[in-house]
Amino acid sequence: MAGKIQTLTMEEREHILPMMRNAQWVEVVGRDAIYKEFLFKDFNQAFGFMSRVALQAEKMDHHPEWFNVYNKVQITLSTHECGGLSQRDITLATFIDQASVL
Ligand SMILES: C[C@H](O)[C@H](O)[C@H]1CNC2=NC(N)=NC(=O)C2=N1
Repeated sequence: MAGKIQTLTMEEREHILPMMRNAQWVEVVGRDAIYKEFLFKDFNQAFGFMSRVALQAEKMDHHPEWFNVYNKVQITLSTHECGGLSQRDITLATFIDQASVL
């Protein structure tokens, strides 16, 4: 179907996943997804980060699966429409990493 999001090819994964690992993203066991944990000074910093990510997620229409306790934010990325990792996840992960150091 035209425009349907596809999961990353093996060739793309060979290129992209090592870079994600370098940025401390890990592949989720048993699921085609990536995961990363973020720690901030306090809840205020964590929530500010989540707010920035939320606005970007809405802009992209691509949303994280996340859990927050006080200054910790745990994020899992995968594309529900194709049941696995897509370029959208990589794009959002890159934004998330940038937003985490603002
Ligand atoms: C209707 C809406 O456009 C879709 O459900 C979007 C919303 N955000 C999404 N986020 C993620 N992670 N995967 C999706 O497939 C997805 N689809």
